[in-house]
Amino acid sequence: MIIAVDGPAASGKGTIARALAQHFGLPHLDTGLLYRAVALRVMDEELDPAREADVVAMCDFDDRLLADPRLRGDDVGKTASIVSAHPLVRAALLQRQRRFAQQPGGAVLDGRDIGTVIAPEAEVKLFVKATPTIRAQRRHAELRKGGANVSLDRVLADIRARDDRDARRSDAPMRQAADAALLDTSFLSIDAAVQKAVAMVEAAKARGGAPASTR
Ligand SMILES: Nc1ncnc2c1ncn2[C@@H]1O[C@H](COP(=O)(O)OP(=O)(O)O)[C@@H](O)[C@H]1O
Ligand SMILES: Nc1ccn([C@@H]2O[C@H](COP(=O)(O)OP(=O)(O)O)[C@@H](O)[C@H]2O)c(=O)n1
Repeated sequence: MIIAVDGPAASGKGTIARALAQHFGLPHLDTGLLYRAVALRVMDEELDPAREADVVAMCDFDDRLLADPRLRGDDVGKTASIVSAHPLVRAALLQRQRRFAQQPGGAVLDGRDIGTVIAPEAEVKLFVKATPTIRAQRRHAELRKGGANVSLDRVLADIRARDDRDARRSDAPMRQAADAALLDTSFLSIDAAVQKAVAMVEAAKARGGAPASTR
């Protein structure tokens, strides 16, 4: 079973995807880390993230980079959303994600285009959302916990800018797949959101297809 979990920054999709992977005994890939890894390399090499050809040359990297704690940084997320708009960058990372999705036994992947581009065949598709203000509060708390000194206003502005870039790019824009169920976590605790997601997957499995939208 392939479970596709998409949604904007700090909506809770990673938390839900990890919990689903554990619950259903499936491997999990946070595809945002791939774009973050490319972004980190671009930053380390002091390249211009707007120059597609230079960024493409950074797309072949070792899996060990995915464990680098610097990938979680705010600036890396911002640069990731710039490099991810380049079609050649998306193409360079496509097969890696497809291979992961299509491994025997299934997998859980979270990102922006899993249900639409990476695994349109997924049996279960969730689109996780929350209001920009609530997402900014979550990301702000996370960044502060990690020692970053950044204001809530700045995090909210960054989240809005990233939403905009991710939704407007021409190649694989962030959007809810037609057959994806919507899960709004704005007013749900982590436990409640995870419980709801598990129930949605169970319902989809019972029906043998993608779940109907619930709120
Ligand atoms: N339903 C929720 N309620 C409160 N905090 C949440 C909820 N879901 C996730 N979080 C917290 O918000 C932050 C971002 O969650 P994460 O799952 O990493 O989001 P995403 O993968 O969509 O960027 C994390 O610190 C996480 O613990
Ligand atoms: N499948 C994906 C995953 C991430 N991305 C890009 O990578 C950036 C970082 O993704 P992420 O999932 O790590 O970001 P957060 O949602 O955790 O903040 C996003 O803003 C997107 O621009 C993408 O284009 N496609």
